[in-house]
Amino acid sequence: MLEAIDVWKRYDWSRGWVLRGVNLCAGAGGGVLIVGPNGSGKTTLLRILVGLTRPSRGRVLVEGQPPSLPGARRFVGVVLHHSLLYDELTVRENLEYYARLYGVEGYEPEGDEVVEVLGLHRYLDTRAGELSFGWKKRANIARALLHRPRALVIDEPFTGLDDEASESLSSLLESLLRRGVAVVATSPQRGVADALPGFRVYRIESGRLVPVE
Ligand SMILES: Nc1ncnc2c1ncn2[C@@H]1O[C@H](COP(=O)(O)OP(=O)(O)OP(=O)(O)O)[C@@H](O)[C@H]1O
Repeated sequence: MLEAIDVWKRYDWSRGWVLRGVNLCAGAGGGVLIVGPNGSGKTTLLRILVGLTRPSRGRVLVEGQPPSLPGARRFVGVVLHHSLLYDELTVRENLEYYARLYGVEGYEPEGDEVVEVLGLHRYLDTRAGELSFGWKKRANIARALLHRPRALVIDEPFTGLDDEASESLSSLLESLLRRGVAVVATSPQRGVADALPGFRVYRIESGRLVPVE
């Protein structure tokens, strides 16, 4: 479960609030989609949710713990805009590296369902630095899910993916919800909600979350 409790954020005193009293809860199997225009604070909220940015006020809890605790990070898979893959390593080496980092025993990319669903098999032996944007994104999604986190936080899941990959990702996210994983996603485009049935949709308006019916 991911919770934001009365979260406020401003980056510096000379500028206004980016977030103003955001409350959000994504429980087991709950999907939340946050939509809003560029610069409205979506990424800021996600970064706060996973402990990469400090809120100015309020707090967040990951499975009931502050996200800064090392144990809490293990519960969450994170896909933000920048890649967390090592460009010099192949996709396989990257995935195996992260599996070791997370203490996942017996991990094999060939047996990884996410690798399969996203069609990454054919790129397992390609260096991450040689991948196109969309393929690198798919590899980052596999990287974020290989330790079977209880929650996935994903910024603009469909940006840069082709139609086929978007459909695969959409089914993958649905199946994560069915398995009890909490998913928080964002998009600058409200139409993305159509690809995410079962997600509660909010828009960010002046730093506040407003439910979209
Ligand atoms: N590290 C930072 N330092 C200062 N200001 C920041 C920082 N990160 C974001 N901001 C500001 O906070 C506001 C919200 O940015 P954020 O990236 O969260 O929006 P967003 O909705 O994710 O935008 P986009 O759709 O373009 O990705 C913007 O005004 C941005 O300039």
